[in-house]
Amino acid sequence: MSNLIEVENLSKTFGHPARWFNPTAHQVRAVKNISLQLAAGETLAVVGESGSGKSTLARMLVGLETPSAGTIRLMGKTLAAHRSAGSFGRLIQYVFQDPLASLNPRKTIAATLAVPLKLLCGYSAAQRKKRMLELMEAVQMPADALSGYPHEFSGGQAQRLALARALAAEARILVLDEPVSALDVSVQAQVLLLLEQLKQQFDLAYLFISHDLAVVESIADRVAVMYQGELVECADSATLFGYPEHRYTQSLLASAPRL
Ligand SMILES: Nc1ncnc2c1ncn2[C@@H]1O[C@H](COP(=O)(O)OP(=O)(O)OP(=O)(O)O)[C@@H](O)[C@H]1O
Repeated sequence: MSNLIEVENLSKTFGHPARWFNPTAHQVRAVKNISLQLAAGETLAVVGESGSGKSTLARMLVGLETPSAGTIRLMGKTLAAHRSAGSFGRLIQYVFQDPLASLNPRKTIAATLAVPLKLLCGYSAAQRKKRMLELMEAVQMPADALSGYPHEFSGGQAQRLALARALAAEARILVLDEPVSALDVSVQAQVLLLLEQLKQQFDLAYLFISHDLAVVESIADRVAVMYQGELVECADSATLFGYPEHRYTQSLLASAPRL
């Protein structure tokens, strides 16, 4: 399998030296020297306690944060440190925990989907309409959802529509940041099933951030464990859950309810 993402020695430090006599004051080393790969067709989960740097890592991959050091290679193209990944545009898309963060509250779903279809894919009005109907079918929503506004939908429906927006850009990689943790358990299961179907249908790879180990065990091919900004362990899912090596991974698994 070829790698879609290759991250080498990636770091992110937030904040500025507060005073000349204490240059490290108010600095947070959110991500420390992380290297990892995401292969085509793979679901790589990133787990770790709150504040371990999961979202910062994900945000750097999609260009929402600029790395302090290290490199990101996305489908063979290198992005140097100190530059944002924004130029990767459509290849990699971020799906937020709160689907309403991906959907403009003042626009209909059709108007929101039209933006990437027009600007990133260059589709004509007729092509856009056809593609929107295909996307609604893919995320199992009725066609008339296109004329609705985000607040008219339930959390699970809104997350389906947020996935349609990510797919409208013809992404190959979705960065899913706690995509089901705001949903009821039964709705979670439906959205996880949909994610599996979309992965096959659109030949996607997922970077799946979650603190819910039961969800991770059910969906991930490999699992990366972060602790205080460092990647302490990365292994295929069965190995990590069956034979965790690092002491932190062992305590994380011991403290979590299992399926
Ligand atoms: N914009 C920012 N400015 C300053 N510090 C930040 C910023 N974003 C994150 N941090 C800090 O970086 C560290 C890592 O945060 P991050 O959100 O990446 O962790 P996380 O593992 O995703 O946590 P959670 O599961 O709670 O979302 C934390 O100490 C956080 O306070």
